Amino acid sequence: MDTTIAVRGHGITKVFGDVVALDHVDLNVAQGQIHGLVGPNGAGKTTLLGLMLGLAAADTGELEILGTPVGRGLPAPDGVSGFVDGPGLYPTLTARQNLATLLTLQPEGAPVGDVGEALAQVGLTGAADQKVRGFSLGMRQRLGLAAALLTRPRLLVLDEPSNGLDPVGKKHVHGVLRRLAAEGTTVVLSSHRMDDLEALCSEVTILSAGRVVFSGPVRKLSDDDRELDYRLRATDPSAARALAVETPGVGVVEGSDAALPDTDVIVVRARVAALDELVGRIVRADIAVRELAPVVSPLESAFLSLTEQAVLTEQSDKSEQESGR
Ligand SMILES: Nc1ncnc2c1ncn2[C@@H]1O[C@H](COP(=O)(O)OP(=O)(O)OP(=O)(O)O)[C@@H](O)[C@H]1O
Repeated sequence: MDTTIAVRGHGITKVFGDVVALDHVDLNVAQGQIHGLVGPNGAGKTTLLGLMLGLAAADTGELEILGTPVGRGLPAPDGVSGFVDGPGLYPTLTARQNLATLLTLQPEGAPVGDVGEALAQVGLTGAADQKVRGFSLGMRQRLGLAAALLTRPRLLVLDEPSNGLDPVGKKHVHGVLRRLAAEGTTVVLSSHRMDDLEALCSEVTILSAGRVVFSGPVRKLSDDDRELDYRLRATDPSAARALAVETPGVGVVEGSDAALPDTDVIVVRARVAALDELVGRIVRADIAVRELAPVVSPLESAFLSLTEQAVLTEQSDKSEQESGR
């Protein structure tokens, strides 16, 4: 048993009727890591998270949670908490009553936290005595996280925890997750927000149509050899544009949504080396660069190209099968 690995999945397949939700998925999540699951709608993220929470069992393959095999006929994993499809809450009870009720459902001797502390951690102290019925989506998400924290999990599994969060709520949730991970709790979460994943996760797994198309450190997705679009704002936009046009390997993207009309922003497309050259030329021309940032983040760009590629491969596999019939 390797205790440094919190989640180990090998060849996991889950089928619903004729839909293959997970197709031979391999996944390794190290203890104390915040691991992100990302993928288009229907990619299989919720299904995979549900298996980790013991809500369903894989059809084939092996899944080990916190060193213990889980699956059909085996008990739900110990030390795991979280939610998929939104947290389960009692709408007619207050936030505090919801958590107090949860505590009464815990087995004798199970490690539990303090209700007030859990509410404070997610920034809900002020709303503790309000009925959940009147809670916004973001408040429900935060209460769901507080409920998960109360059982002192070693593995926290969260489906779209950033859904509906305002910037303050997001700050609380990110802070809680980072603190938990620093203390050794493993967090696996799904999100459609690339900025959240980049801010939180050391590793991500990208799923497309039930298959893993990438799994590993986020930095491995930043490929200096890939052309990206960058927003560029300089003190002399027309001179900067002229230099961009002249610089080998740099193109100016006309009509990009990222360059709003009547602003000084231009959008250039380049690999990192060519971009460095352009910045050098701009600075040598005594023009100041006020903004230079990718239009989409490296994770978003990699996500888009990997999932598009996976869909194309699937389509060509299908047509090959059909023509071979
Ligand atoms: N209980 C179920 N019965 C039938 N089909 C299901 C069931 N659960 C999931 N599916 C199907 O399995 C596939 C994967 O669904 P899943 O919810 O895991 O995707 P997801 O990546 O979480 O999507 P989203 O980003 O939209 O939440 C989808 O085609 C979905 O329709």
